[in-house]
Amino acid sequence: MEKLTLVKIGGNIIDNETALTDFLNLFHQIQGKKILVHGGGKIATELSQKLGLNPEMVKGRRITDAEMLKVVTMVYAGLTNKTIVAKLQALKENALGLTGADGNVIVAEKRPIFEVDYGFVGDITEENINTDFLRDLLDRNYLPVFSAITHDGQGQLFNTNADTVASTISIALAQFYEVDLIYSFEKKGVLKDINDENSVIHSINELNFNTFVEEKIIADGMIPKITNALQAVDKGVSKVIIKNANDLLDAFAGTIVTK
Ligand SMILES: Nc1ncnc2c1ncn2[C@@H]1O[C@H](COP(=O)(O)OP(=O)(O)O)[C@@H](O)[C@H]1O
Ligand SMILES: CC(=O)N[C@@H](CCC(=O)OP(=O)(O)O)C(=O)O
Repeated sequence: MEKLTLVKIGGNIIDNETALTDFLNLFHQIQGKKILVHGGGKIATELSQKLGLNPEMVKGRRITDAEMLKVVTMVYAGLTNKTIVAKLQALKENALGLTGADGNVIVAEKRPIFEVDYGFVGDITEENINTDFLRDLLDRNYLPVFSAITHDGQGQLFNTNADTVASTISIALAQFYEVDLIYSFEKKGVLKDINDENSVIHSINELNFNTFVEEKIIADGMIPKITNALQAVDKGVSKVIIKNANDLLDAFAGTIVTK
């Protein structure tokens, strides 16, 4: 099977012009078919505070009311996505910015209300990824660049965790390509001690993940990231790695997620 590399880049890198440029230069060097998914949570949090809103995250996901949905759509699908697309175009990559609504590529459902009502947060599954459209783009040498905005097909936009967008697209495409999924962010990997960059946990599986969560070693946005990573390895994605954006091309860096 042909190889496909899907990279997710986190909000703390995108928020930093130099870090973003350095990352994109490395990403440009990855050979073969590739897809980029980006976050932007940090920028959305800062802008929403400036606008007088009260951003709130629960278990790594944003409570998204109607006003917050406007902000995240402007930040993720607008400024962030177009900045990245323009920078990739400058590297002669034929980047094409997408939300789930464009080409009907990702259809979401409102996250069900259990303990928490997340508002306009959309859950997605691999069955609702338009793989025909994506394969067509890849065959035409476009580089799809996804923001974390999806839709329900009835005119409603949703905010979807960017790590979930990355894993769900990877799973959907795993029947057509040998997919490597790389979560790149500002730390060296999943850390045993969040303040010690030399404490990288080299391998995570379901068993030690649950223990690390109980011990509060893994917390916040790292919980949905690893939950998504575990789903990806379980559903046919060849390799899943969580690593520093500077180490993108280093095959030995970071935390590998296994069954
Ligand atoms: N054990 C851990 N190792 C590394 N990061 C962790 C850990 N536990 C919690 N985190 C937090 O998870 C964050 C990454 O998740 P998230 O905020 O969603 O970022 P991203 O934008 O990269 O997806 C890190 O910035 C860190 O603050
Ligand atoms: C529902 C939900 O939580 N959506 C995320 C989407 C952006 C994101 O995931 O950004 P990072 O990868 O930079 O964290 C949010 O609004 O923060």
